[in-house]
Amino acid sequence: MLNIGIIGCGAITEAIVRGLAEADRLKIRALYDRHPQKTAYISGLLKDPPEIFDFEGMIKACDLIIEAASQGAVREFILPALKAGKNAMIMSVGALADDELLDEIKRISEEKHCKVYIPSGAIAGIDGLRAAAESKIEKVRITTRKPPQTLGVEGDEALKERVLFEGSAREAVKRFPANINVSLTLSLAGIGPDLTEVVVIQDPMIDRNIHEVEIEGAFGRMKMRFENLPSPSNPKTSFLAALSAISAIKRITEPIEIGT
Ligand SMILES: NC(=O)C1=CN([C@@H]2O[C@H](COP(=O)(O)OP(=O)(O)OC[C@H]3O[C@@H](n4cnc5c(N)ncnc54)[C@H](O)[C@@H]3O)[C@@H](O)[C@H]2O)C=CC1
Ligand SMILES: O=C([O-])CC(=O)C(=O)O
Repeated sequence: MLNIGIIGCGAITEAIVRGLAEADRLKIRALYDRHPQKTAYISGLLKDPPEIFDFEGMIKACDLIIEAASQGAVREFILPALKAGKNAMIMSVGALADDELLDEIKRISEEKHCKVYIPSGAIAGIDGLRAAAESKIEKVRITTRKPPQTLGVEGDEALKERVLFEGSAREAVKRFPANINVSLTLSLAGIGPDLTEVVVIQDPMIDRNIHEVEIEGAFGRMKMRFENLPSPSNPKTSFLAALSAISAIKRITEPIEIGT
């Protein structure tokens, strides 16, 4: 039985809780959010609600700590979880643009024999990118289009299509901490946050989060396009990101592992 604790009770956690309702071999034992009403809401969705709502209790009772909160929560909770010898899953991957934090996570995981899982999130094709990275990669680029409001643009400024950002993944996740975590996932699987190119476009004509990923290297060329429906309670977050977390959790507990 995998005992799970989740930090952050927002859109992704709501989907996780609903998606794992019938899953065997695992149990959501603890939830924590800085807003107790959010914790209460998610807890209320569970048939067998957890009894633990604080991080200390979570660390004691759980084998896997899932961060689905914010970049800050990665340092605040994932480091202590790993120090306590627990496995972890990170959704706010942008936090790992901080080399010092990433090195610390790697060092502690190795020391404590823990594993850190990073789901593919709102995109796919990470398997192909990882394979391609076994040889030379010349280019990884993600072009993301989202409705202006999800990128914090309101009023007249929101009426037209506009490139808001063009630069490295390292800079992109600082500028948009809750919108382009996927660029850091690509960076970790590929050529790093300084060489991974990001373009962010506000597009008033769309109601989906669109990601286009282009990869070129010794293997040839890959092009992928995702037209993701938003999560019902957080339009910034694609529903696919939550589904990816559910699938990654099930993969840990299921006896047969499919795909690389
Ligand atoms: N890896 C990926 O592909 C994707 C990652 N994300 C990221 O995953 C994270 C969760 O996403 P959503 O569920 O949509 O967010 P959300 O905004 O719906 O929910 C986040 C919850 O975490 C809580 N929270 C934030 N910081 C906290 C802290 N330090 N301590 C305790 N509680 C805290 C908030 O109160 C909120 O209830 C976000 O950082 C988001 O940017 C989102 C989409 C795709
Ligand atoms: O959900 C998405 O489409 C992408 C996203 O917000 C992120 O990577 O942070």
